[in-house]
Amino acid sequence: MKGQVLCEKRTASDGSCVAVLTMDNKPVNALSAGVRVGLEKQLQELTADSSVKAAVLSGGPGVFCGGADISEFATGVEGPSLTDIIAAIENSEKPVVAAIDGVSLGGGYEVALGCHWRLASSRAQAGLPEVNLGILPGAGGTQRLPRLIGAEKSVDFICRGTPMKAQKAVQLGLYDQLVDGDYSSLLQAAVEFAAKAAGQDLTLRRLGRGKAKAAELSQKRQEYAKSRKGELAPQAIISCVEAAVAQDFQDAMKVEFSEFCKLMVGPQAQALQYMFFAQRQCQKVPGLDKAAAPGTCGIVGAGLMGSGIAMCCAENGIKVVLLDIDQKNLDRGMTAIKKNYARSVERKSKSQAQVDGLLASITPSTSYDSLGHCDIVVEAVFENMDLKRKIFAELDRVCKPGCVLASNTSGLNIDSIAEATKRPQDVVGCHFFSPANVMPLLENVRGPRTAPQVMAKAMAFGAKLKKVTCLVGNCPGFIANRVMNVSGWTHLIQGGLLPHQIDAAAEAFGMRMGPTRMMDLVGLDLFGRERERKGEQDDQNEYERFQKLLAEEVGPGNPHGWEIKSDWAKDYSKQQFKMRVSLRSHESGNPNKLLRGDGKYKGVVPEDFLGFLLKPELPGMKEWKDVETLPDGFIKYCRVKAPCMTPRDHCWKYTIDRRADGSIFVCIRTTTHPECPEKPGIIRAYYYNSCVFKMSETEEGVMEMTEFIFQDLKGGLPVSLMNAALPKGTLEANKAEMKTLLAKKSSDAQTQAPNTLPA
Ligand SMILES: C[C@H](O)CC(=O)SCCNC(=O)CCNC(=O)[C@H](O)C(C)(C)COP(=O)(O)OP(=O)(O)OC[C@H]1O[C@@H](n2cnc3c(N)ncnc32)[C@H](O)[C@@H]1OP(=O)(O)O
Repeated sequence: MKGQVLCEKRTASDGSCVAVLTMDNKPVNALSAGVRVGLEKQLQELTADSSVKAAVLSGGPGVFCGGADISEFATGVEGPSLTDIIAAIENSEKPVVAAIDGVSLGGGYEVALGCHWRLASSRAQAGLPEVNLGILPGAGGTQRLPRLIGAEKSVDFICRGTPMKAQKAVQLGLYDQLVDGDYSSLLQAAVEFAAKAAGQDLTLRRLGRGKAKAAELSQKRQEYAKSRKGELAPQAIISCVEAAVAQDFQDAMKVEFSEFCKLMVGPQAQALQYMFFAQRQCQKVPGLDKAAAPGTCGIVGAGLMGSGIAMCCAENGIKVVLLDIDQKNLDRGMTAIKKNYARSVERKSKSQAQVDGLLASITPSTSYDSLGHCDIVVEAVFENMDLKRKIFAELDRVCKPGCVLASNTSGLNIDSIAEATKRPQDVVGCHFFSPANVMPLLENVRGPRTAPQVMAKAMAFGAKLKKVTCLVGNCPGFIANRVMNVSGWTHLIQGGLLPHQIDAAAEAFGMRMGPTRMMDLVGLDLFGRERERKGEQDDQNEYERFQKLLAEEVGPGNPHGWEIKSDWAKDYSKQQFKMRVSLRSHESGNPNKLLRGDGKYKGVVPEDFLGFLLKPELPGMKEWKDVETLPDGFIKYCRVKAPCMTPRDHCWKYTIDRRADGSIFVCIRTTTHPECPEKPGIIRAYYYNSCVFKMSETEEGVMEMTEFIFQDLKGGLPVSLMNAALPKGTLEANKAEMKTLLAKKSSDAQTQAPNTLPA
């Protein structure tokens, strides 16, 4: 059984005995069964031991408690329930004071809410982040908090799920008192506090009673339906807080329990909890030793990406040299950074003194020689191989030995870039996502010649920047953009739909940014252009040809494609575009019946996304393999090549299950590109299970998508959520299948769908 609770008796200055109970379950004192059993036992002893007058509950120095043990959710929770333990703390006749150093999150903060007082050090943080796991605070958090700080503030705190630092938390009433100094000062203060509280009437300190003050929450429902689009948990949280206002504690707790259970068994919670562990897993790379994070970072190019990376470094304690050989570009980049920070001061998210410190850590420069002392240099110019190679030759000249030479490319070949230097072992890719100071994902690309210690430093760089850092192989588009590409949106456009219609449907599902807008932002012409330059473009490949067409339509040959493309993004419903693209589709003999089969589109509806994926008669979908059906005719499992990537790249798997309620769960997985993902964690998190969605059958027998979960519900990443239930060994099985597929590559190519685009 994981975890325990230690007990030490201390004597306060008035001579009374106080029990100090310390949760002990490294690294974050999660409330695993051992901790719950320990708490239950210590509370019984507290009641029984008449020599003890009061108790302090702590988690030791640095962390109070990271909440319920999330790994238990999948395996089943055994032992005493957290709700009962919190009730026992609250109902204790002897005062229990929480001494909080470090994070108190989820169930951890709910335990603190059960205590009669909450004392915190300046390092403490309070949070109810369950919403990020697709659930809600299910141990009384949705009930005690509204009774403490009011319903409206509680809804915001719980639905945002963002932890709050100690000082603000005291202002909001989440903690009672801030204690200066380190953990031992906090503990000492808590012991004294508890001793003084002994014998007091604790009735008013118990939050589990009565109702919360009345509040009108319908506005909040709308607000969170918009800001956390598609997510079930925020609405369930609001229902619980409404119950806190309308019902007595015990009845309202029943509502919380019922809402918690509904969420817990749902696909969103399963997917988000899977993602929690997958994100952490993908940062651990077998075979790489731990490396020190760089202290100084050079950045070449002061454009949108360069200035974003500079801010990100500065905010995480890395000194920056921001280089642009064009003084005007450099000034523009620095101005953008200053404006961004000025806004932060306006919004009060940073103080002027903090901003001054951040700006002081960014040194603008126009000379390559100023990069000589940097531990890592990230080149962040636009995607042009010749330019990148020139820059890397220059970096080779000026950078100190051992400096990591990184390219922020979203798809170019790292090995070709490395060739421009005499130290290809020092070259990696660091693919940031725009805006680089906001987006959580970083793809670190290992070239064939990158040395392990260099890769380790790049991973440490990502960790220092607090990014979800994935190690990926060197192949076109790496992982995130490849996932984006196979989402099939080009097929919809070829079918006669307009980009904004596709985005509207995707965004209605909860994607922060629809696939066409996203791809536009990344650069429609990016991958095709480089492959074309190298003579590698596959004219037989429908996807590549269509990318080329789009690039021609929206930003031909424009090196700063961003502006033109963003114009297009704003105005892409224009008739001209529609005509050109549809005309070309018709001319090419595209049957224009991709989705409905009648050639008419009344607007895109969610199931269109599924439609094109699941209809075997569609172009590019001719190669369904290993179809296994359920007795009722639904597909249980099949394997099919991706419709829009080269045959050697992908094969897709669908697992479709019918649930007891009649809904169908579909999990799409792609197998790996032979060169691409490097480890299962990454594949599972970002690539393997592209999306999870739920379909129901309408009365007319039409399949309708009722839920669709993208990872970018939150971050706007061009990747999707994954299914929680990925059986062990799936990866190996798929690799074996991929091998077979590759062996049959040439014969497969002959049976590909005919080209549908004009040359
Ligand atoms: C009934 C209740 O209402 C339900 C709940 O309480 S649900 C849980 C709510 N709590 C949370 O969501 C907090 C989740 N944890 C975190 O945010 C962060 O881990 C943290 C801020 C506590 C610490 O962050 P950081 O120091 O960067 O360490 P991090 O790498 O994230 O975690 C360290 C290890 O603890 C594990 N861990 C963290 N929180 C955990 C939790 N609640 N349960 C199980 N394991 C947890 C991580 O998986 C990781 O394990 P690994 O080393 O094997 O990969």
